[in-house]
Amino acid sequence: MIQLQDLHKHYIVGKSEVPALSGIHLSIGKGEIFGVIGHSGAGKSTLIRCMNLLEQPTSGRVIVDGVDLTSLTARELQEKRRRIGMIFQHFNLLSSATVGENIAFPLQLARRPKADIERKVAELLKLVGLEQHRDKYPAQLSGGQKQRVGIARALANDPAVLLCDEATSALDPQTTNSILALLRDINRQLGITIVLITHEMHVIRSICDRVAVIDGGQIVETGPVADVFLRPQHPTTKEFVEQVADSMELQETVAHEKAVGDRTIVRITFLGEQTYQPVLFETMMETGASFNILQGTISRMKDTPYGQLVVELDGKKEQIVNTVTALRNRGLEVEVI
Ligand SMILES: Nc1ncnc2c1ncn2[C@@H]1O[C@H](COP(=O)(O)OP(=O)(O)OP(=O)(O)O)[C@@H](O)[C@H]1O
Repeated sequence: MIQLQDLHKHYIVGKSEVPALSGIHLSIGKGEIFGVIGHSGAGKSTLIRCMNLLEQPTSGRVIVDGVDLTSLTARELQEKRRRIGMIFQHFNLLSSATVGENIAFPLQLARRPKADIERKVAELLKLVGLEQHRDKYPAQLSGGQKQRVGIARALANDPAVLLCDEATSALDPQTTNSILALLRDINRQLGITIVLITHEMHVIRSICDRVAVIDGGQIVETGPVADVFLRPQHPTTKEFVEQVADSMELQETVAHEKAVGDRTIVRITFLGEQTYQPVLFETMMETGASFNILQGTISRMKDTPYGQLVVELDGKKEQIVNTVTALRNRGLEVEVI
């Protein structure tokens, strides 16, 4: 659905060039939820704004649905952009227009008949759960409700792609989750390809199928979310994964246990059905080692359940080595920490 080929972008500031993107290659499939994660200044906003040419790349190609956007005339680009919706961190709503008018705006620009606009606005209000708020102004809404208006407006012209520029960064955790759930429903119901940028691994883990990690204007790692989560390669990816992995309490416990003596502490990650099976207990029965749970969590990676247990293994050296091998042979990720 979206291909970025050797994309470069630098900004001109005075007489100097500020590099923002350096040789980006990305391919995003139809119907995917694709996340791009990076620290501040890594180039995320520039990247997503290049996907609808809000930002003109310095060189490279941006192909959306088979069309190279960089080759279009201004008029053709305007037409094509109707098929690419976008939502923003600070919502960008018209403050002097009601919720209904904000959603109707792109339909009016597309010169749709009045009856069509009425019908579509009602449909979109229902989709985002704001039927009761049609005549309110943005100032009368909460952050989450404003973002719902932003989403409805972005969907007005039935786009094939929805770009989300830090769409939940201004929201509290609970509201973030409700907006992410809405995006996931929209992706399922309407089959829209969603690209989102964020600096929060939690967002990636909740709804994305694949993720790219951007650092210094380059993609340093990309892959299915579960792979990147379980086997992060690049130091920046590892940092992001740690954001959602270990609590301070765990780090303190591990440090304390290690200080007390020569302890083997492992982090075991379960994915999918294994999450609910007594794999650990069965393995210990085989090897004769025993374990002491230091921390455990069960969560979800989009639709896949996953669990992490941090345990201290106890037994003879050979039993411990056998246990780690046996767990790995059962397909579990085991990291000795
Ligand atoms: N309009 C601009 N003029 C000059 N430099 C810019 C401009 N916009 C971005 N930059 C620079 O380009 C680089 C990438 O910026 P970008 O905003 O894309 O990063 P980001 O990952 O989205 O960061 P943040 O999360 O802080 O928004 C940074 O060095 C930034 O200072």
